[in-house]
Amino acid sequence: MEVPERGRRAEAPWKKLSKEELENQYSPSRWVIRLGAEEALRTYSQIGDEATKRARATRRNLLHVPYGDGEGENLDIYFPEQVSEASPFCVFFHGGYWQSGSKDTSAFMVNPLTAQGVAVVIVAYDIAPKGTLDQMVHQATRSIVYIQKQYPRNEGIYLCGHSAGAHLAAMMLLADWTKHAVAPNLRGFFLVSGIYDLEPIVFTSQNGPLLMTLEDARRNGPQQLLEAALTQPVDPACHVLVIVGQHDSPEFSRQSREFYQTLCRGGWNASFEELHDVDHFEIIWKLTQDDYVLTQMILRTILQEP
Ligand SMILES: Nc1ccccc1C(=O)C[C@H](N)C(=O)O
Repeated sequence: MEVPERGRRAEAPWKKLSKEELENQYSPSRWVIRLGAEEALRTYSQIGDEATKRARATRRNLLHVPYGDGEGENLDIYFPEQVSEASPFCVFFHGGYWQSGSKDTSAFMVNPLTAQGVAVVIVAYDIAPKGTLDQMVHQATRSIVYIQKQYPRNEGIYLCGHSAGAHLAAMMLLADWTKHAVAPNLRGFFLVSGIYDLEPIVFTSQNGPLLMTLEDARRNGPQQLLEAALTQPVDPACHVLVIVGQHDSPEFSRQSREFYQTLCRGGWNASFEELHDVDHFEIIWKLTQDDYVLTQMILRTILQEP
């Protein structure tokens, strides 16, 4: 495999893996420990579906709000009880390898967060094969610009993403907001079990619907972009939490650690957490619970409690 080296990085460890092992490392459902692979994926959708139904039934909301002209460019907003234009906003990008998942089954954290005064936005984007990586990144950018324009008095916009959604959220660290009419009031990032280097994905079956070339992968790789970036963090107070599950695969774990280290080298206010005893799916579906460690971490950051 002829892939030129970049910057200071030594040979990427994933390049030493066999095709089978690479496939294995990038198949999150093969690493779950309490359920079978199929059952874990089913439970994840089911909990997401139930959480969304509950959120829609119990919280004031605006559903399917367009942030662009495209059919798939819309989002759901869930409000805290005391509706206020000045709430903090937590904007969530769902996972599913950029080819599955939907805003309509991803309102995991809505009830616990809105109960504490945080508005939650769940963003839809055009998954593959309809959308390309470039389009999804552009849609993520526009969804955030929309929230800032609509709620200019917000007390901060916090981005949260899971898996492929953490990739989209991480790309926002590198977005050029000067191309848009407003700069969003970004105060924090919660990057959960994410993928930051897309190159290995090109060599797995996950690339079937994505049709990513190595060039696409590099252009949309926050790891590569951050390594090459000369830009400084816009706001030093903006906190970036990189979070991975104890039972995520070693490759997912390595990606999170390396991205965190690159953030630190770039002067970002970053921290890293490996969450005890959770897998790739539990790590996000447990956000339906008020007392879950990650729910508490997100709330402490947004509410600026020590
Ligand atoms: N549905 C998901 C939702 C979130 C994150 C990953 C997935 C996956 O499907 C991953 C992959 N297809 C797997 O079987 O592990």
